[in-house]
Amino acid sequence: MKVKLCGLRREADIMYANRYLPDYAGFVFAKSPRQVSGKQAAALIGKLDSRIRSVGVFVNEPLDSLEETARVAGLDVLQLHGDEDAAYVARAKELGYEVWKAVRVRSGGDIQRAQTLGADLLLLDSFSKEAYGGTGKKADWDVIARVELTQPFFLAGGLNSANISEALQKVAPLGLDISGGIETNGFKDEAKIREIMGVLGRL
Ligand SMILES: O=C(O)c1ccccc1N[C@@H]1O[C@H](COP(=O)(O)O)[C@@H](O)[C@H]1O
Repeated sequence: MKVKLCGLRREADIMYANRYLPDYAGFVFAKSPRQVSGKQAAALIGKLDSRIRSVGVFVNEPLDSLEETARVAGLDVLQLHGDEDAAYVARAKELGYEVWKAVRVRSGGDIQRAQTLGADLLLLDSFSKEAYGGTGKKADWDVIARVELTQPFFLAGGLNSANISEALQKVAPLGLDISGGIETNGFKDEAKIREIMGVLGRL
């Protein structure tokens, strides 16, 4: 099971990542309490263990600024978490990055449509009217389980150490993406990261 820890923004968060070695570390460039700039991300990624791949989270970012931020920060993967279409995904791939497309799942049709966008991987998240992501709200695992997915996907949305085992009984993702579930009072919490990695047998 692959693991992405998302929303890293402090040196302490990088220390935790280097200690527990998730496969991916996520940096949020969209408007969010977790938002970092390209330069801040570059400094953090510079301290990240080289075995961990860096993922940039973007929401409807103009392509030129996507390119600039990805270059400055030194990202490996672009996670598109907004309303980006197939043409946008194609342009992002032309920049030479692996591209993930987030789907805010309301129905099986949302997932089917996302499978036509040409992304390398889908990230299935919960739907919220208030925000594009990072809401801590659980995705509808029953809807996801009913869809025949032909593409690799990560499960996201409100995952924590108490619910990931149930999630994995219902859905069979390639990986899990966790942000709010490893925070206390808005900051990454080492004990929660350790607990999740323990449940996943990664200690
Ligand atoms: O984390 C954010 O603030 C964020 C903002 C805008 C778009 C996506 C964001 N994060 C992504 O949201 C999901 C789920 O997060 P959570 O575990 O429910 O808190 C995850 O894919 C993050 O990468």
